[in-house]
Amino acid sequence: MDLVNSLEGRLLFAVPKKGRLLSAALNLLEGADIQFKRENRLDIALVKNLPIALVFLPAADIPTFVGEGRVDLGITGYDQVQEHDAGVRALARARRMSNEWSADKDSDKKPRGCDTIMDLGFGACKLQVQVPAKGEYQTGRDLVGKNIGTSFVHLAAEYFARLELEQEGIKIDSTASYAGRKLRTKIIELSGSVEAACALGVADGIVDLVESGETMKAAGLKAIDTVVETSAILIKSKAPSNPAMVDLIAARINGVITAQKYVLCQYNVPRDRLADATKVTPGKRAPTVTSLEEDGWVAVSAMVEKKRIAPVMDDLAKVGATDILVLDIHNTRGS
Ligand SMILES: Nc1ncnc2c1ncn2[C@@H]1O[C@H](COP(=O)(O)OP(=O)(O)OP(=O)(O)O)[C@@H](O)[C@H]1O
Ligand SMILES: O=P(O)(O)OC[C@H]1O[C@H](OP(=O)(O)OP(=O)(O)O)[C@H](O)[C@@H]1O
Repeated sequence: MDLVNSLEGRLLFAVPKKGRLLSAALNLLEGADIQFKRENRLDIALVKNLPIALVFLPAADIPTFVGEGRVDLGITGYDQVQEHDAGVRALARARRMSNEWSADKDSDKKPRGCDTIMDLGFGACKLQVQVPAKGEYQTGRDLVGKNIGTSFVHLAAEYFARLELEQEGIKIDSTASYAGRKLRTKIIELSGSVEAACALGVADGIVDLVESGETMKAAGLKAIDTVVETSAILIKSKAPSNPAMVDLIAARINGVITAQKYVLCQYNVPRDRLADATKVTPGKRAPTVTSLEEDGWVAVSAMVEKKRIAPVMDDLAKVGATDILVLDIHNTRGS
């Protein structure tokens, strides 16, 4: 099959090809009924039931492909988008400094960058500054002028540029002004296993992702500051090839996420306690109330956030609700 030619007319959707975001991203695609078969070792898969092609890329590269408008939609970490944007700021500054760039000369007039459509509710972690737990460093400022190991070189550089400027008594509000500055702090680019850098004497501190904190603890490190809080997001290019298809995919994915986040709570309650009960379960928009065959009673159903369901059931019982049922929601639309 001539794969490249069969991409014609298809919306391109980038998905992480490996790593922490892969399985949750694939679950989302399944929930959104995006059907595909990925051939062994091929990073492009045609979707069978929609005019879409999936492109499997490293999470770190997805903001570049989407930002340059080569791919219409993408799933990646917010941290990766921030790192990409910081890289673009640094490059712009370097070009301004060397006078080799002017907006007119270099721009192909295409809008650049990506827009966030929605948070996907998985892949939550923090990009943190970490130092040896038993060492002398207590704050980010203590690391100014030292060696820092990281895969997030541009975000780390902006973080230390801000601290260096503050130490010099210069306070600047815009991140663009930190980007691409010459630093006293040495940022060492590492592509993985960053936590090993301190123990092996490559770095005095690191900037890396922390979720449970297990990796950090095992490496004898502690966090002293947070650079970015992140989770997986759905992004789109500034000028997608098929905006209606982008909206359709976004609506389907939103339906799956909402279904994962909420349960449906149903119960019976005496009509004179209805006001108290619906205060407990106001629903997403409003609860559905139907009358029961038995006089003086109504049945209520309302969506409730999964994480709140146990106390909600306790409170419903307290206001006199009975036959309280909790049902999983398989999918939703328009919510
Ligand atoms: N421990 C974690 N918990 C939750 N999300 C994470 C975690 N580590 C990474 N992520 C998210 O997943 C994204 C991809 O990280 P991951 O380490 O899986 O990348 P990768 O593509 O396998 O790259 P690498 O080869 O550098 O490990 C990160 O940018 C972040 O948004
Ligand atoms: O706080 P924790 O739950 O321990 O997770 C944090 C670790 O997860 C990520 O790495 P990953 O395991 O994906 O491998 P990598 O080091 O090769 O990127 C991240 O870079 C940390 O090392």
